[in-house]
Amino acid sequence: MPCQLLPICSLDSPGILRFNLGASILRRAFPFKLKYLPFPAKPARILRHSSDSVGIARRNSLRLDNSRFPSKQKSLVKDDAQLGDRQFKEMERDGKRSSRGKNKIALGDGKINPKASVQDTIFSKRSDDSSKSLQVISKGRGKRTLDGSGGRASKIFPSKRRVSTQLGEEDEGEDWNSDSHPKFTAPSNSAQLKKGKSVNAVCAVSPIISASEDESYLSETRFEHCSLSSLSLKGIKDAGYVRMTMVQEATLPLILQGGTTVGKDVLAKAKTGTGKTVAFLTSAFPQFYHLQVVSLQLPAIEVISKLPTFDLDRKRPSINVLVICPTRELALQAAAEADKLLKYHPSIGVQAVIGGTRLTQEQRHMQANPCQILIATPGRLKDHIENTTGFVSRLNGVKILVLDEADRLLDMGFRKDIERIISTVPKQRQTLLFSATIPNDVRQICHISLKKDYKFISTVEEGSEETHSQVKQMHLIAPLEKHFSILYCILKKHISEDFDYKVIVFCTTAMLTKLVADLLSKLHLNVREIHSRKSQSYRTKVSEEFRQSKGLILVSSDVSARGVDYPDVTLVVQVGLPSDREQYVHRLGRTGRKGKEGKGVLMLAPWESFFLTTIKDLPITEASLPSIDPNAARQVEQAVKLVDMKNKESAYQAWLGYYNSDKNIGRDKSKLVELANEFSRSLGLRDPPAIPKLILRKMGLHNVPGLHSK
Ligand SMILES: Nc1ncnc2c1ncn2[C@@H]1O[C@H](COP(=O)(O)OP(=O)(O)OP(=O)(O)O)[C@@H](O)[C@H]1O
Repeated sequence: MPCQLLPICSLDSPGILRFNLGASILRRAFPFKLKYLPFPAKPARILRHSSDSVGIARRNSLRLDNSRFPSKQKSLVKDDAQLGDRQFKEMERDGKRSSRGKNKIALGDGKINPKASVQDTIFSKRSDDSSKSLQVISKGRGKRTLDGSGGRASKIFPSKRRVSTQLGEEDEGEDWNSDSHPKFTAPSNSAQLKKGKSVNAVCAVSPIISASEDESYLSETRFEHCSLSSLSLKGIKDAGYVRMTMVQEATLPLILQGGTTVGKDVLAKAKTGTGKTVAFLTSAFPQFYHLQVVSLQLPAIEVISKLPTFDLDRKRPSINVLVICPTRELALQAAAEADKLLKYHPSIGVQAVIGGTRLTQEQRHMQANPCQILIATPGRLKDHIENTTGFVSRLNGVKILVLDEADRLLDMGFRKDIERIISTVPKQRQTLLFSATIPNDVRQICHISLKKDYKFISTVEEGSEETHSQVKQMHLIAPLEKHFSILYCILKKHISEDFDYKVIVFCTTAMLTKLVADLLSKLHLNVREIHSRKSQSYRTKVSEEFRQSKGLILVSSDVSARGVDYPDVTLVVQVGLPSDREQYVHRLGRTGRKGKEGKGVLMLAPWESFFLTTIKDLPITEASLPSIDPNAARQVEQAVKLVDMKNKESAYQAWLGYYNSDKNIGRDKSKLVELANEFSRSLGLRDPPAIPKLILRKMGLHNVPGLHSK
């Protein structure tokens, strides 16, 4: 074995991993021989499509055939980014700030109860039957199920049901397969090996441990123990879910207590990637019993169909379950999950309505395919409330309102829209708020959506962190001018260590995301980008591709920070200041899902290090600064030169806007401009780019020396 090719493992890496890493490299070099070696064959780079996970894409005829060959995939479309107001909107969306206090872990009747244990309170009001299941739960954490499935998602069946979302026609102009786009070229195996070798010694980031899975996120309770209909149970089983996750076990019995009447409101907190989506979707099932009865009462339907034309609106079923998600990707994902679970409820329709698509098209679609479950982003939902005929009367039927990522939705950025939406749904409803982070200020204002006697359920044990212990967290403080080289180093090292790497690099704004993606692809890394400046069809394609791929880096703004369930992400890198503690936790939560291992690196400049105090309770350790290989530094310098000037200008302006809105950094304007100009130098620019006067005025920077205006 050519040991000089093996990556240098950090001291805390178990010996066995060194073998695996070596094996991974050997597999690349000698794939034909490896079948004789006593370790499993290399997993496919592109995971086989599960029919359901691509349900939406399939319905919208988004062909992802070339995603089977990510390294050869073509570059995507031109960004439609324009400077000016849209940039402010992006910053508002992606760079929202809020000052929040530390979380308390609590549970009870809407009051913080630091002493009560989760299970005590959850099950205290249960019937005898439920307390039996409590005993099982308390004993059985982390054990395997009798059938050995361990509750893991296994086979997923194709669904013939309909989740619908419409992609705008204006988006169809992007040709995913067009030859006119420049190609991404992945490094050849041997080249990659060589480059991998060159960065081994310089990066302090230890290797990722291959995908072992901890089952502590699963409870011992099986779905069949819950009072769900046999059809719902069949759907759950087909989705591959056998045992409930801890949050499902904690919330479902409580939420379902109401049966077909209005049940308790619930505010639930559980760590990222632990099955909150299934928890709130399954809670909606009693609504389906009701709907099934209606659909069987054919005479009633007959009567409705004979109503005069002015009454035809009533033919559209009311929306019974309304789920609101902060991002489009998340809404699409929740709709796909609902579709999967409702496989055996053919009369129940699910539809996603999201921004970035044509409203009229969505309206037509809603009319043609009425749904009882609507999953929406707030802005688009408000558009429908204001512009779609009959929509408000359909919302009169809402029995369950779910706010997924509740703290984000109740944050100032969305608060007004949410209040407007809440005012259109009936007061007599059940409201469910779910998130991995519920800061105190959100607890203070959640009464705008919850009834007074709501239950707070937290599966994050008192005194434990909101992040997963199997995710190794590190931070790295380095001068801005070194950030690109260090990022390159970290990525190269990670790629060399883990053949099945799947990395998300989070950047502070959309334009910085674009710049970093551009830079990394010029460095021949296999990169995709996703942010709000991209069209929705592009975002959906990239998101789906990343979900199914391995050996890919997704450079993302905060559109992917919350909720998005990309399986097997091996590393999350956060470049620059996260907007707040919660955003740090959610971004990190894209790795280490479902008990898997993962790693997170937070890269800050020295003047951003104050952020570390907001996460000081998390197990984050300092990584030593890598000494940058001169060759890598040269490559980065060359690549920076190749990045389009327009791109650099937009990134500079976005940078200024983002940090200007940070209350720590934006307070001292002269210092801010100094730092911005340091950033501009890191882009290889001698003079900082000029910014339109109007924008400078909007930022309150029009008279600050050191800025160029145009
Ligand atoms: N009972 C279950 N058994 C096995 N897997 C499950 C179960 N419930 C959900 N999952 C899977 O767990 C993964 C994570 O679920 P989900 O995305 O709902 O997590 P989450 O808690 O909402 O995360 P986030 O806080 O990031 O939004 C998904 O792939 C989902 O299919």
